[in-house]
Amino acid sequence: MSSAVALTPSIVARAPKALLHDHLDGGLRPQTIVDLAAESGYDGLPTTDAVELGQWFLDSADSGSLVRYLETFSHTVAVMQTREQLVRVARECALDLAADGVVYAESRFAPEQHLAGGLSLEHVVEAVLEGFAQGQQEAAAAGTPIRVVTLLTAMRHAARSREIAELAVRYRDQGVGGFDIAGAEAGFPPTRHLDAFEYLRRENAHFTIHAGEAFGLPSIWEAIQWCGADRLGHGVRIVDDIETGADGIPVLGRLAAYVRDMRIPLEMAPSSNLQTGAAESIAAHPITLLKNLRFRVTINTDNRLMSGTSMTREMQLLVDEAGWTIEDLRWATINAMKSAFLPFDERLEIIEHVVKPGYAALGARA
Ligand SMILES: O=c1[nH]cnc2c1ncn2[C@@H]1O[C@H](CO)[C@@H](O)[C@H]1O
Ligand SMILES: [Zn+2]
Repeated sequence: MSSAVALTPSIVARAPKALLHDHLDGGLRPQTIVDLAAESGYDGLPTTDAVELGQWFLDSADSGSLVRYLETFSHTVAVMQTREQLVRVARECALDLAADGVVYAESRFAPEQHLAGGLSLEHVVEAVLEGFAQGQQEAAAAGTPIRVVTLLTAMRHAARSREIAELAVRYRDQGVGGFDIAGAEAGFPPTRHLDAFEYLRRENAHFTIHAGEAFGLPSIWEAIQWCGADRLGHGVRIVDDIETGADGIPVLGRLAAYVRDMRIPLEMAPSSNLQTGAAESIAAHPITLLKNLRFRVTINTDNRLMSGTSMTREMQLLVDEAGWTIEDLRWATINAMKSAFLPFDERLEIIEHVVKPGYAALGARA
């Protein structure tokens, strides 16, 4: 269906956005990294010029390998080790997302990576929550209100997932919405962390799992059928279970059918997938096929710094290179809100009072 609305960058910029998959340590402003490195005496940066540093992250993350992509995080994590640093980074994250038109965001990070300065896991979480509270207050005062929820990530190569899951449950009424595992996927299947996932299910808590990014269907299958993930981080390789029949009609295998039937949300991040080699181009990115097949697709940034991106940019790329309409953007935004780790009534409130009126004002058909 073609849309009546011509999607210029200014319209996409104004559209309300919901973001489920954004890493706090993958979204720092280059200037902030430079400042924090100077203040703390971290001398490992490849350059102290903010513009060059932004470009360095982009180039280094563009390797075609998830493992090399992840190496760039050593610099951001290095300058997120004190309470002040964490507050600043979280505050700026909320402000940057709000300025990008994001009205609801889930921001994730791994508390276990922020202990080198002597903070406890609890102190780390509290500093990030404080930064998000400040950022949300300032964004509201500036007329761009945003709701930010924090997800706690455990690193899949490490062995602290049960502890981090307990931390997520402990802070669930103070702004933590759920749990995630991230890091190198090959060799670290989600079932390594079954104990954490079983604990979370017993606690009626929410979690998502990075799966089907650098590794294929077995990882997605384990994440859903063994671990019980509510959502999939990326999940892009689910297309390996979809074949195009002789008549050109896509045929879903049992796992793909299950994911679609159960409305399992896919947290897809097109630019990130190009960098890690999980997809070849925006035009050919599986997100458009999956949208057309009505999977519960959502659009995400993953790491704004490493991909030099924003929600506006990801959406505009899909419009320009894969033919997405404003109705498609509205649909993906409502999908994200329906899939948010937020109580049902609060999700509805944002859908009915923010997302739908926002898209209607831009001329989108309901
Ligand atoms: O796309 C991704 N796939 C897997 N792991 C990731 C991705 N992006 C970031 N991280 C990992 O998650 C940690 C906590 O935020 C980051 O430090 C990074 O190692
Ligand atoms: Zn991610």
